[in-house]
Order: sequence, then C-alpha cells, then structure tokens
Amino acid sequence: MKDNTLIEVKGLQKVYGGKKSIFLSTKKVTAVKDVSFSIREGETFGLIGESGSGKTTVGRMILRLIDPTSGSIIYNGHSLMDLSKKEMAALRKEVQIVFQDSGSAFNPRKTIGSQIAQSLLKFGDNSDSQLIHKETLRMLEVVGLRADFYDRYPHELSGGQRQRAGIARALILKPKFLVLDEPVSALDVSVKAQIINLLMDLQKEFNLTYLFIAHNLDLVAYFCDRVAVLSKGEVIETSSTMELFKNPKHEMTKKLLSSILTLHGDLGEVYRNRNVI
Ligand SMILES: Nc1ncnc2c1ncn2[C@@H]1O[C@H](COP(=O)(O)OP(=O)(O)OP(=O)(O)O)[C@@H](O)[C@H]1O
Repeated sequence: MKDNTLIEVKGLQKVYGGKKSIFLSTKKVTAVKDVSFSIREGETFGLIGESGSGKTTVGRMILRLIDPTSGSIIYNGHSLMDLSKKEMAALRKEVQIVFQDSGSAFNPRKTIGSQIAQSLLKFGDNSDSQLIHKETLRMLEVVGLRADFYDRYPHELSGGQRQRAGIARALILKPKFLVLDEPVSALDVSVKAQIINLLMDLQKEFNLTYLFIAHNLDLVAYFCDRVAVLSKGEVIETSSTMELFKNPKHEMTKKLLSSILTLHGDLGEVYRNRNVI
C-alpha cells in the first residue's frame, strides 16, 4: 500500500436478505458485487453511478454502519474488520458522514446547536459544557452560520443552511475522512456551488479526505481528483477526473458524460473554464 493511501477497499461485496432463520427468509439482493479502490490522503474521490448501483451501500460499509458480506477495508493501515471495540470507537470520530438531506438527519424537536454539541458530548473527549458550547459556536462560524443559528430548529433553516449545519456536526469531531453522500443533490444550482466551495475550503483548512457519492457527473470535474464509476455493484472504470472526461472508456461513463453536456449556467461555465467540456 502506498504511504499516502488513507483508505483501501478490496473486493467488497454486500448481499442483503437471504435466509435469516427457518421461519424467515427474504429475497437476496446483491447490492455490491466486487468493489475495489483506494483513496489518498487529502484527495476527493468520486464514487459515481446510477440509482441502485450500490454507492450508498459502499459508503455505509466504509463507515461500518453495515457489515460487508466479504472483502476488506483498510483504513490508515488497519483492517476495519479486525478492530477492537475501543479502536472502532476512536475511528468513529475520524470517519464521518454528511447526508443528502441533513434536515431529516436532525431531530426536528431539538435546536441545531444542541444537536451539534450533542455529537461532541457523545463521542468527544471533553464533557465541559461551556467548552462544548464555545466549540459549537466556532463550528457554526466555520461553516458560515451566525451564532444565533445555535437556537434555531431544523425547519427554520433553508436547505443550504441545513447542509452547513450537517457539515458542522460532522466536523466538530475533527474527522480525517468524510463520506459525502449526495450532499448537494437536493439543492438549487447556486446553493450547490456554495456548499461545494465550502467543502473545498474546509478540505484545505482541516486537511480532509473526501469520498463524494453522486448519481451523475455534474460536479465531479470541479470537485473530484479521481473517480470510480459504479454499475450494478461493480466498478467499471477508475481514473483521474481529467482522464475520465477526456477519454471515457465505458459506455455507461459516456452516457453519464453526455448528460452533463446539457448543462448550462454557472456550472457549465466552470467546466468550460477548466477546459473539460
Ligand atoms: N437494506 C436493504 N435491503 C435490501 N436491499 C437493499 C437495502 N439497501 C439497498 N438495497 C438494494 O441494494 C441496491 C443498491 O442500493 P444503494 O442504495 O446502495 O444504491 P445507490 O447507488 O446508492 O442508489 P441511490 O442513488 O438510489 O441512492 C439496490 O437494488 C437497493 O434496492
């Protein structure tokens, strides 16, 4: 493994369902058949594929929210399958997720600030409530939300503001690696660009490594260093972003690329400036 590899996924497979007991059996679904890739420290790695291709399942296996059926995940030189409970707890802080709709990931009856603070209280090393409050306010500022957002409820925030709050909640634990599961898919184009720019700034500031999951290539040229294209649970193409855009090898990649050419407005301009379309 190269020195700067942070995550290496090898032959990952996930089969949902099947026989659970003599009384209960559900249909088997092979969501992920054979997925291998590695992500270098500090890079943004895109995992792209159509709906149902297995992207979220891969992301969740890396986070160990679900167990792989087979294959291995090596994080920072350690196999995630062999970690003790204590090591796994430490890893929980280092590897965080930002969801597509942070709104639904927040409890509607609790303030944004208290939920970001809760994350630190639950998983952090410090239990000093004043310090936690101060750190929460700092994190809100880092993601571009004023201090008064601390006392607001999720429904009082716009989609973009909720995504910022979701990023603050993930970042407060000082992670190294973030799984960004379609973090801007539900947002308007201009807000999309703001959140992607924020993520890029944060990556530099905190030396973060990203796995960016998306169902199309819209933002990939702008955001990702390398990309793996997933189809029916298998990686069909992995390459640098520039190479993928200039010389797509697989039909599915060409199909995904052709949909980008219909882009217009801000994002189309970005691509043209970067000479990728
Ligand atoms: N808990 C589950 N039980 C059974 N099948 C599941 C489960 N979760 C996902 N699947 C199936 O596994 C396949 C891959 O799903 P997954 O959500 O990983 O794909 P995806 O590429 O992230 O899709 P999308 O872009 O729509 O989120 C799909 O056929 C899905 O229906």
